[in-house]
Amino acid sequence: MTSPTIPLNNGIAIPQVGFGTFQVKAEETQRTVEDALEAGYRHIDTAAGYYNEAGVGAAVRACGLPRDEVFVTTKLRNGDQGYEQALRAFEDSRRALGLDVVDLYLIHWPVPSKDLYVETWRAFEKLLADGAVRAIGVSNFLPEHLERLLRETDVVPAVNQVEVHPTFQQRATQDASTQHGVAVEAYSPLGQGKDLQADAVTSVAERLGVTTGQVALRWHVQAGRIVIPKSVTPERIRSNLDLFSFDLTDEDVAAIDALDSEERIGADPATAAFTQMR
Ligand SMILES: NC(=O)C1=CN([C@@H]2O[C@H](COP(=O)(O)OP(=O)(O)OC[C@H]3O[C@@H](n4cnc5c(N)ncnc54)[C@H](OP(=O)(O)O)[C@@H]3O)[C@@H](O)[C@H]2O)C=CC1
Ligand SMILES: O=C[C@H](O)[C@@H](O)[C@@H](O)[C@H](O)C(=O)O
Repeated sequence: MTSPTIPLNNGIAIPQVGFGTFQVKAEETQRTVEDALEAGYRHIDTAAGYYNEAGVGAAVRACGLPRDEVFVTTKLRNGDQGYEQALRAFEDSRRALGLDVVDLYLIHWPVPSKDLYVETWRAFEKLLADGAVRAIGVSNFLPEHLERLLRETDVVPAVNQVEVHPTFQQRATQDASTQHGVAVEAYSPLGQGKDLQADAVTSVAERLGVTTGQVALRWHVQAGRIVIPKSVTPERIRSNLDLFSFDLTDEDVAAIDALDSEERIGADPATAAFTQMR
């Protein structure tokens, strides 16, 4: 089982279902990512701030797959924003991963109070021009952050990786992204497991004979979003990728859409302090 790819705005193909590694312990990362690659994932999401890039890179290098068959994303830590600092931090990530080229590099949070994300983006544009990364994007960008970047810089982000799950759908942020050709990548796509008990999810899972996780992830996939579920449980790792042999009906989708309570799990990007994700 592998995931279909979707084209980003610069033509690079990204597997729609990727594997998340936030809170995967450094010493467990290589094995967990090897399990994910073995199960068929071809897209791994990490970040400098997860302190597990070394394990991700080791798994990608050891798995025996050609390098161009695995899509690797990492992210710039908040404390490394600024032009020169971002370029240095990128080299640290590249070294930790042990990979020559990173497929997608993201600004992890806008941190508007520091006002460095435009300058940081200029460094990202250089990395792209130099061929060190195949695509650049942002994460946790609200419409105002995205719109400022679009006004003041040259390269349109390929991706905006934001919190989206049944109880927190961020429709304004999704719309602002897609309207400008920026792909929406849903993080915490299962609501960290908390959204899976809702009747709208359990009833569909029962009817289709699939897991509640598969229902939530299929809801994202049918809406065209990229998803990066995380699990350290082998059976969940496998089933979270097995999303392409069943469909939700329009009624199923409408019932899950109706679960939006606009309550975040993570920090609010408008106010997240600079100390977040040091
Ligand atoms: N850019 C950003 O700021 C952020 C990015 N991310 C990225 O998104 C990824 C995913 O988000 P994350 O916050 O980890 O949350 P997820 O929504 O992916 O949920 C992960 C949790 O759900 C459990 N789980 C996984 N699959 C199932 C299933 N099928 N049924 C029931 N429970 C399940 C996991 O448990 P177990 O592991 O024990 O199986 C884990 O506790 C991250 O790993 C990271 O890569 C996340 C947060 C912020
Ligand atoms: O990617 C992961 C997220 O950004 C997460 O690391 C942060 O929201 C963190 O919990 C924080 O408090 O800063």
